[in-house]
Amino acid sequence: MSAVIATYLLHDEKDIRKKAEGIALGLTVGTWTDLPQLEQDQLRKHKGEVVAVEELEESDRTNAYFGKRLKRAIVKIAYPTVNFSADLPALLVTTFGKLSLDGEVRLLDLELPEEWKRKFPGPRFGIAGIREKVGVYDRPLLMSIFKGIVGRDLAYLTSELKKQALGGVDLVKDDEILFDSDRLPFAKRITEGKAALEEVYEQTGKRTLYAVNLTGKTFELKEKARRAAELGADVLLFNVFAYGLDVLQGLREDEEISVPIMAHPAFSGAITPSEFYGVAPSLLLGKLLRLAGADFVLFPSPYGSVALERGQALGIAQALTDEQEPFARAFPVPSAGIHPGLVPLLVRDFGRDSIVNAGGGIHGHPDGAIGGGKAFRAAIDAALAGRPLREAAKDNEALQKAIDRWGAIEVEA
Ligand SMILES: CSCCC(=O)C(=O)COP(=O)(O)O
Ligand SMILES: [Mg+2]
Repeated sequence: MSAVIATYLLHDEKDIRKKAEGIALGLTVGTWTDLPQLEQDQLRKHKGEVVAVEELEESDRTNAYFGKRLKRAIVKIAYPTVNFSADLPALLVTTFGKLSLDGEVRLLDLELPEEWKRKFPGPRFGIAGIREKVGVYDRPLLMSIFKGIVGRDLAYLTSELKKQALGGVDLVKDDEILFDSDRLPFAKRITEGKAALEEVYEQTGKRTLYAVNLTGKTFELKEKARRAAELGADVLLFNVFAYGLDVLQGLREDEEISVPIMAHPAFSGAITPSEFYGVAPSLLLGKLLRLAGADFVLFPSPYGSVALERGQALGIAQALTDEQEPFARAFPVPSAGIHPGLVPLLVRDFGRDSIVNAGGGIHGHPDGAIGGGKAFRAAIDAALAGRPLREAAKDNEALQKAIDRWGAIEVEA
């Protein structure tokens, strides 16, 4: 029987196996034992099955009314794929729809059958395709978040874009909070941004891509993204959790939108952080975003200003790059509060196939965005060579200035 296996963490004061059986039944055939034999036989292939219950140590927490310590268990339930259509809304509603509202239940993972995975697109370009576009194959990429642009105009956009590119970054992305305005219209950001970056390319021979924020009402997005593709947009930034995973998949699958998609984690913090509820980050920001077609995924790094626990951040990166999956690998982009002094930690944890991404750490450099980019590039080279940053800074003024401002954390060779 083809089935999706969902893994949950359950907390309950009652018998957890019984609760799991109730979930398996309630989210599939609804009832079972009281039906006549004929109906039972008919329903058998649709019934969810509890396939594992691993009891954990009881929680220190107690039930608010009865004062009993809560039991905890990891539970696996198999849901027959015959019950639902091959799309993300059906998958989520079956495995964690009503259940997400039903007490202390956290969805940790979804294992899909191989033939079912093939019904999803995965990234169109992935790490290999993006590397070809920027012509960089041997190091983590460097991306700058375009800060200080809200309320400005196109002249400012193009001059600041050039500075970021001159610092040596591989990509510049809009901040997720940049929406279309009369002074910074979407189409003009693409065309004038592209022209500015072309000028830098002619001067330096270095390609920089610009990720423009695709925003607006859901049912207008496809047309807007098609227009962006026609205008030659390099990358589309997308606040996927404000819209839904299936909207991302719809953009990815549209043949007229053959543009890499960068998923921003805005709003995912409403779903992932609790120990008891919601969805594990490795599933939501890792496995599901890759399945739906994100080429890049931003998430909080373990080290910056919006830190995610290290194991969880590594879990996201693993899900995005796991070679066992039949999809192109997506770029992990650990972000928020990143400065050059953190690069050795990022390179140790996320490796070459990742993107170092910074806003304040680029623009807040004493020499501005050009100095910021240079400092990061020097830090990346040093980290890859296993050279301490403070030593590398002796040959690189921009890196020295960044370390003087923010410090540096070295890692053991
Ligand atoms: C929480 S991951 C997304 C980070 C982000 O959107 C951002 O703007 C980070 O900016 P910073 O100046 O902290 O690099
Ligand atoms: Mg941002």
